[in-house]
Amino acid sequence: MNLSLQLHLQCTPLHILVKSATATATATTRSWSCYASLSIPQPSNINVLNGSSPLSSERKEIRLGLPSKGRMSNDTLELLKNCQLSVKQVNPRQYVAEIPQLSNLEVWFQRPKDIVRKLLSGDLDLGIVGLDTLSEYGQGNEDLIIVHEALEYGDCRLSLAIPQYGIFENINSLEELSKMPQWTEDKPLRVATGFNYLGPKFMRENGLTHVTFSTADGALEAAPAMGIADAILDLVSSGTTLRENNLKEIEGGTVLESQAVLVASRKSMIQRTGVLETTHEILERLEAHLRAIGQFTVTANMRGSSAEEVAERVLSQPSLSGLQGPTISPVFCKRDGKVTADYYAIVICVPKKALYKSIQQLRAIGGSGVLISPLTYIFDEETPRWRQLLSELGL
Ligand SMILES: Nc1ncnc2c1ncn2[C@@H]1O[C@H](COP(=O)(O)OP(=O)(O)OP(=O)(O)O)[C@@H](O)[C@H]1O
Ligand SMILES: O=P(O)(O)OC[C@H]1O[C@H](OP(=O)(O)OP(=O)(O)O)[C@H](O)[C@@H]1O
Ligand SMILES: [Mg+2]
Repeated sequence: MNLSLQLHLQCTPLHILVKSATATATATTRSWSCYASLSIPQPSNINVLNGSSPLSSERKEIRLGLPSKGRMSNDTLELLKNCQLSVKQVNPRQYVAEIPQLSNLEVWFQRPKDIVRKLLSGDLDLGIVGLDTLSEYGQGNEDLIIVHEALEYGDCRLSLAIPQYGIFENINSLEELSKMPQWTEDKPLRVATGFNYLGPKFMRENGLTHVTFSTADGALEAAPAMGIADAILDLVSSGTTLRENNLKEIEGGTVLESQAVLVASRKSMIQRTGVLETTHEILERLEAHLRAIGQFTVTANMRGSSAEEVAERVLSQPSLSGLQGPTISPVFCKRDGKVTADYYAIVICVPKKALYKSIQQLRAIGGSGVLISPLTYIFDEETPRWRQLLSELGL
């Protein structure tokens, strides 16, 4: 059992964080692995809170929650590093760290579901988690605001899957599944899932009434073969785990598409000093980086009589218009004692996917000496997401 003791002011109760498996007798929470906060000493008056100690609102530091382990952890640190927001962690077993670029910010490493819970309880201000986790544990709470909805990693979908064999052999859609005569009040469709909020909600919204759910923390794909469930509702990425366990997805059975998102507490952004400014800076850096990684800078030389004439040739090609149009500068050389500009250097940004097409078009209009370099950031005047966030906050 993991115990961490926080002794507060004399008149306030002692707060103990305890893995909730040990607290199930008193807990009214649905969660089977949450950290609950118990107030003692009166054993007859034990409160299970889903979060914060009363002192947390007095803190001055801004707190960002990052996944402490699992598949999101490394990619999150890598993304921040690429945004020049490297996380400085003294050692991997320490759960607190800092981002020297952002003053007054503490990074706390937590399990993704605990990041969502702690945002809700006010113990964290910002966090990075998968949309699936946010939706499951946030349960549509209005305090949670998605600041950036597409951090471009952790891609997966939450899907219903059924066996490829037996009575399911010819079932390929949610509609067909729901119409199977096998499911009755006495013998409902048994679904194994770790998504105990989203699962029932999805089934209700799709009119499946004769359904029961069982839960497990992992390896759900084994449940149908073990005879524990008829179907599973779990995350799918490559589809390999489903295939290897003779399961299949069905049409209409996708609950949500997920990737990593930046989420913030509305209350924190409005009430806590500096949270909104820090959110702005993180958002700007993320957006500028993510916009840049899809693009290359292309430089080429081109013979021409004037910058305008070269510009006309460049703009005649569909893949060469750049972000706002080409930058064209004269390349000066000395001929017969006179400085002239027969050549022009053009600089454009090109989507990575369109690189080869762009080079072909450059050659077709007389481009030579083509140089390709990666882009680090593209900062626009103002990010649309920032404007959207301010309007969401009523600012
Ligand atoms: N197969 C996958 N491919 C891509 N992303 C995934 C995949 N599975 C999960 N994810 C994303 O990564 C997040 C973290 O998943 P991870 O497996 O690390 O932790 P977990 O399963 O939620 O927790 P646990 O430590 O209990 O296994 C998920 O919430 C989801 O957003
Ligand atoms: O479609 P795929 O690429 O095969 O990925 C899907 C699997 O990945 C996740 O499990 P994870 O590896 O996180 O193991 P877990 O069950 O212990 O969480 C998810 O729960 C699926 O089982
Ligand atoms: Mg997992």
